[in-house]
Order: sequence, then C-alpha cells, then structure tokens
Amino acid sequence: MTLKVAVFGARGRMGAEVCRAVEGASDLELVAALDAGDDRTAAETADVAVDFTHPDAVMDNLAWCLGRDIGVVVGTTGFTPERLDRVNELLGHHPGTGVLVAANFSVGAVLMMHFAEQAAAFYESVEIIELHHPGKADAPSGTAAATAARVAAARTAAGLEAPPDATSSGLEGARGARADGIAVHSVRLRGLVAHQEVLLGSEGETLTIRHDSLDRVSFMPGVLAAVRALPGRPGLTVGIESVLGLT
Ligand SMILES: NC(=O)C1=CN([C@@H]2O[C@H](COP(=O)(O)OP(=O)(O)OC[C@H]3O[C@@H](n4cnc5c(N)ncnc54)[C@H](OP(=O)(O)O)[C@@H]3O)[C@@H](O)[C@H]2O)C=CC1
Ligand SMILES: O=C(O)C1=N[C@H](C(=O)O)C[C@H](O)C1
Repeated sequence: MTLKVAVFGARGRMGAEVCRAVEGASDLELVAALDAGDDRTAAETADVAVDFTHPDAVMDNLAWCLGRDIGVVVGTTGFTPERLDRVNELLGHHPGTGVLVAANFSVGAVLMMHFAEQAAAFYESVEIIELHHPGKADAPSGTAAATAARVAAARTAAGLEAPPDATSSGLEGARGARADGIAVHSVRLRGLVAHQEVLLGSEGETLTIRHDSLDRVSFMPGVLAAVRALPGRPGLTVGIESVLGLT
C-alpha cells in the first residue's frame, strides 16, 4: 500500500530534504509540499503529515491535521512537557490518530542520548555543548534540552547531587544556560550542520560522547521509519527509539 504524505515547511532546509526522501521512496507518495501561507487543501488527502517548520507554527499545523484525523510526524522543536500535554489533549478527541514527536531523527543522535543517559549515573560532572548552523531559530537545541532532561533524571535516580561548580562571580552567560540543572552551551557557526558533545567527568577521568550530523540526509532514515510506523500507532510517541527497536 502506498502512504500519502504531506510535508509542512517544504521549502525549508529540512522540509526540502524530506520531500526528496519521500519522492525517492517507492512506498510513499508526496501529495502536498506546503510552506507558510500556502493553501492546505492538497494535504487533506494525506495519511501522514511531516512537520519541520518553526516552534511558533507547529501547533497550528498539528491541530489542523488532527482535526482531519491525519497522523503527524513532528521534527520541529519546542516541545516542552506542557506542549506535549496539549498534544495529548488534542489526541484525546482523535483516539485513532497518531503523533510522533522527536527532537532528533538521526540514528547517531538517538544513540548519543542513550549512551549519555547510561553514563550519567557514573560521573560527578556533566555539561552539554551543542553546535549548529547560524540559521537555527532556537537555543538550546531540542536535542540538548532532551539530553539534559534524560541525564538529569538518571542522576536523580542514582542519588547524585548537582554537578560541582565553585563559580560565584564573572561574566554573565560564561557558564552557559541551565536545562534541568545541567549546563548547556550553544555554539552557532557558519559551516556547521548539527553537532553535540556530552562531557562527563570524575576524579582522574573524563568521557566525551560526540555526535555529528554532517548532512541533513542523516535525519531521513529516521523520518521515513516514523512515517511508515505512524499508521499503526495511535496516540503520542515521543522519540524514535521505539520505532528503531531500541526500547
Ligand atoms: N527533529 C530533527 O531531527 C530535526 C529538527 N529540526 C527542527 O526542524 C525545524 C525546522 O528547521 P529548518 O528546516 O532548519 O528550518 P527552516 O527555517 O529552514 O525551514 C522552516 C520552513 O518552515 C516554513 N514555515 C514556517 N511556518 C510555516 C507554517 N505555518 N506552515 C508551513 N510552513 C511553515 C518556513 O517558511 P518561511 O521561511 O517562509 O517562514 C520555512 O520554509 C526547527 O525547529 C529545527 O530545530 C531540524 C533538523 C532536524
Ligand atoms: O535546527 C536544526 O538544525 C536541528 N534541530 C534539532 C534540535 O534542535 O535538536 C535537531 C538537530 O540538532 C538539528
């Protein structure tokens, strides 16, 4: 069976790549490639929509799709726990429809987060450095925020206290931002795509877990796997771990 796919954000960096990937897959048909302000009528025939737009635009697209029982694969960032609650509320009115939200669709980034979560319990210190292209709308990245949440939860479960830091004064911002109590540093640099390091340290040793997306094609296997999985998955799925068989 061919799945009909609509792409929101189709002329953007990610959306354009998703359109190419869908058009290159024999089991998928691109029925709508929409950008801001476009007429959405063509998307009404879709089985699954994919959203790579902007944190300020995605909720409206989601509500529009769910109102038509169209499942949505969401790559757009900005999904706080409160926002996920809102998605669950919307899904409550459409129990047969699925939404999959993932901060990162690249297999390597999923593994990097998984390894960081596993390592978190064993180290006194941890900090996250995320590095992206300068066109990125948000900071910190969704991946860094998700990693911080998972690392913080693993530390709490292991009974660890806050990472040591004797800083009492200095230039504001020099120690980065705090996400779930974890220091996160955001770099924006021409030439980069999407990169992250999780640095862990204890007396006498450090461990660095680094992932690099060097090209946006790195996200496509995960996006297509999510598109194919969604029709059999009503409700909210967060992350692609279950789609990849990691959980
Ligand atoms: N989950 C993941 O694996 C990844 C997630 N991302 C996330 O995806 C999002 C998009 O990133 P990126 O492609 O780099 O951004 P871009 O700015 O390149 O693309 C976003 C596109 O969405 C369009 N757009 C804005 N509003 C709407 C709307 N209401 N309906 C349809 N289209 C709209 C924009 O149009 P216009 O320019 O005219 O406003 C633009 O073409 C970000 O949140 C980013 O963090 C990125 C990479 C991987
Ligand atoms: O905007 C990007 O480019 C990316 N956004 C996602 C994020 O914020 O984590 C995923 C990846 O880092 C690329």
